[in-house]
Amino acid sequence: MPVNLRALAAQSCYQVVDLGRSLSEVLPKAQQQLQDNKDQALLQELCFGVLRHLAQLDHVCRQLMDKPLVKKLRPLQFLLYVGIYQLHWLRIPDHAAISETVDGARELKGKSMTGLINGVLRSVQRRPELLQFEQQPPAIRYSHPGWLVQQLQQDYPQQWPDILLANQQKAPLWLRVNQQQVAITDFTAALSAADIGWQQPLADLPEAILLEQARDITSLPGYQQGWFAVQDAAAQYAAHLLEPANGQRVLDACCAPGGKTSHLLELAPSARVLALDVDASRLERVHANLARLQHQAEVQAADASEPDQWWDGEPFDRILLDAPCSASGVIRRHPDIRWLRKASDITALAGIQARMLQQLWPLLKPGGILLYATCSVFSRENQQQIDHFLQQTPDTILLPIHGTATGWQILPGQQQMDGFFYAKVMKQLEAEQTS
Ligand SMILES: C[S@@+](CC[C@H](N)C(=O)[O-])C[C@H]1O[C@@H](n2cnc3c(N)ncnc32)[C@H](O)[C@@H]1O
Repeated sequence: MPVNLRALAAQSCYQVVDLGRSLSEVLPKAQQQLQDNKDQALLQELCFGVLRHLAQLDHVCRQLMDKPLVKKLRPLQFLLYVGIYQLHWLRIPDHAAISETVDGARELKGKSMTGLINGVLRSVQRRPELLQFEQQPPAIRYSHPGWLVQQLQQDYPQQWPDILLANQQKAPLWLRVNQQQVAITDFTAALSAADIGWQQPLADLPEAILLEQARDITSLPGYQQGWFAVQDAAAQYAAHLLEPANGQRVLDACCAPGGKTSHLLELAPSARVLALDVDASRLERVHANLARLQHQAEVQAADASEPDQWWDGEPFDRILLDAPCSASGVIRRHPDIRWLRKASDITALAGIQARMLQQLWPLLKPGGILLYATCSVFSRENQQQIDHFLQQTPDTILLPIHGTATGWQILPGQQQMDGFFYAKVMKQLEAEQTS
């Protein structure tokens, strides 16, 4: 029996929003039910689109229905969102979008709802004014939960609308050239020869290549040979800021899936890297990435905040703490994050991050550098976290990044990058401590 793509999209979004599953877990399973690559891509487009515009889609439905569908009918509410998303944001002809969506209702055991769904979609088609959001409150206008809007307003009194708008854009595909395997110019020449448009927009990060169009990365030149990794440019600053050198002992405390571990080894191939992650299942991807990119590191499943359980007593020259965080800087890449996170998560995460900083600091050599990184935009996980750590810890020196005397906050969309935060902290030499 052919699978109805709209019904699959509705089920997937329902599982994310109502059941709290992550889209990166739900979507691949749903895609497996479709044979055709184009159908798989359309399913992704529908899921991303509905999650990105959920508050707006809900606002449209509220104007046309007395109350939302509940209980067993919940997936059909998401089917309505899928239908409206297609009508307003995609170039699928209206008649096809409506008939496919109504057919999807039968698959979701909603045969008795086909009339309602047809009626709502036809009203949307006839009344484009229902989809005007400019006069709505920010939570609807930018389609984010209210708590997240408020947090951004508090942290960024000027820039919050730009951040919310950037979160609504599609994220570009950035690559990092593995210069241990190929010269940057040879890689870009191979891209051009394959008629793949690319740019190299960041002067201080020449290995960061921006593709003009997203595509299947396994079909790009040199994938099997490990010529490149997929990594947003904001994340590519980490390894440079840490300044690893050959022979140094480097700790990558939260390494999975290994994006920054491999970059560290591209800059310092004979650094002795210990890469930890508490989630053993995520380490499979670390091993696979290191193998494809042809790097070597010691990889271990361990809790970074419990060094007693894994540290052998030899101090580290460099520590990268790419801490677990709200991921509020990568919402454009993962539109489900905004609905999965809750305000209370930020307090819990800030506590975990503070403990990790505190536990890992004694493992750093005097004169060594710890780089604290998050893909968050919230000050409580970033600048406030670091300010608190510096106040509490006497032997710290905050090193400037790009001339700033504080941490470095990259906002989403800035130079086409994800939102990221870095703080670079050096441990004082013993002589400095006693003087
Ligand atoms: C932001 S991701 C790391 C991304 C990675 N550095 C990269 O560049 O590919 C955070 C990671 O921290 C891990 N993590 C969470 N708590 C941890 C802990 N207590 N000890 C070690 N790893 C932890 C998570 O499993 C997750 O893989």
